Amino acid sequence: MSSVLLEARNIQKTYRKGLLGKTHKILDSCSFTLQEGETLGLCGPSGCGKSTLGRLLAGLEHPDSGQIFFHGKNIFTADKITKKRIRQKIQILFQDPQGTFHPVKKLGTSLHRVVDLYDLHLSESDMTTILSTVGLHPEILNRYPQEISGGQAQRLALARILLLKPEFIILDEPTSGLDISVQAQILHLLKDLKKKEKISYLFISHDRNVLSFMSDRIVYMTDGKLHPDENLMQKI
Ligand SMILES: Nc1ncnc2c1ncn2[C@@H]1O[C@H](COP(=O)(O)OP(=O)(O)OP(=O)(O)O)[C@@H](O)[C@H]1O
Repeated sequence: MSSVLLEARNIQKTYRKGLLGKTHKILDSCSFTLQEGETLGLCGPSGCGKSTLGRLLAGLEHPDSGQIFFHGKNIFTADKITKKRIRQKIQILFQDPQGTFHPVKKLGTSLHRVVDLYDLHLSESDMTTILSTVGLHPEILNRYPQEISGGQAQRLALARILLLKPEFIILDEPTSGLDISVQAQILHLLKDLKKKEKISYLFISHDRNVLSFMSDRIVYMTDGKLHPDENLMQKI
């Protein structure tokens, strides 16, 4: 029987346009739960707040109010050690990861940086195994970000996440910038990983076919809230 991995309760998030500009409520009493091993698909019109929700779940930004629980622990108010562990277990994969690698350092440096950040003990053979899981040869670690393709960058960003043994990954339009065959390879890779490693996903996408292929359940965001109603899918 699966159990709840993550719960978001009544999340509110407002942005201000400029220092003195008007406030704009993006998320309004946004709530949902995610089971262990589940993939929740998230769609909704451009600018409705999908990526904002993703960043909040990843702990990159704070909500104005509301709580996010991971294994029952509040991700914002937990003690320092628990927070660091949660930060390790919840990861986010962006649409264009190339910019997340250090521009003038070899890619290996960017990968080893997360290993150091979380004090992980990882041998070279562990690194090779993870790279091979995402279909890459260790030679890529000697290259610079501008020397790899979009598909390779996405695989490498995924490898960097896998080094951390994540339990939950927010996939924010992870294949939108890729051509169709590379897109299919990455989607299959993500599905395989989910099965093997029992990872849960929040999959953000505008693409209905991709969402149906990847998700156990799909929710639609509108007016800052999530709606499970399948009819709303017609609006994508
Ligand atoms: N740091 C910020 N400061 C001010 N406004 C922001 C900030 N980040 C996002 N916004 C605004 O919040 C709204 C929601 O943005 P968000 O990127 O979450 O939407 P989205 O649903 O992911 O859009 P898309 O589907 O186009 O990627 C937008 O109006 C955006 O301009």
